Amino acid sequence: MLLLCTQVSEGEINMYGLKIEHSFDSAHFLKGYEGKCANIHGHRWKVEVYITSKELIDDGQQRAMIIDFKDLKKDVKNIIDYYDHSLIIEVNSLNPKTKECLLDEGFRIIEVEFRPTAESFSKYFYDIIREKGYELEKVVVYETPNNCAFYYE
Ligand SMILES: Nc1nc2c(c(=O)[nH]1)N=C([C@H](O)[C@H](O)COP(=O)(O)OP(=O)(O)OP(=O)(O)O)CN2
Repeated sequence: MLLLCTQVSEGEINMYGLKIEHSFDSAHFLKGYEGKCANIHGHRWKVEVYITSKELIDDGQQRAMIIDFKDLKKDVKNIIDYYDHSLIIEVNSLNPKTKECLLDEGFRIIEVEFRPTAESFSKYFYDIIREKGYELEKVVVYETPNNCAFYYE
């Protein structure tokens, strides 16, 4: 596949970017938090993914694109949908008996190695999406319509 280079002069970097977003619904709580977020509560988490490229594809179906939106959306959806309609808990943050009871009831629990804040999720998704080969500007995670955290390098 040929790439069209858009870097025009030394020191000057011209970048293209794409942004897509996808949402998932899940419950969580913050262990050790003093306030309402210590309680199990739900969010519609919105994840915004910003990718960048110095170049565009220069032939075929994706000519003049970084990547087809549909392909990027598919990859991001595959990563994020795993968390949809689950209870996300930090490892060891629930009494084992409570966890067992919830599992016995058939509830879907996903354990994560981090405190499930918007900040942690933004880095978590950033790392996974980058592992897929994307050049990322940042990943933004909205916990509520008004509050978001982001991660970039
Ligand atoms: N920096 C962060 N602060 C908080 C996070 C977080 O992920 N990063 N998370 C929470 C809670 O999970 C909470 O659900 C969201 O916070 P908050 O804005 O207080 O919730 P509301 O939208 O319900 O706030 P109201 O303005 O009271 O409606 C806490 N902080």
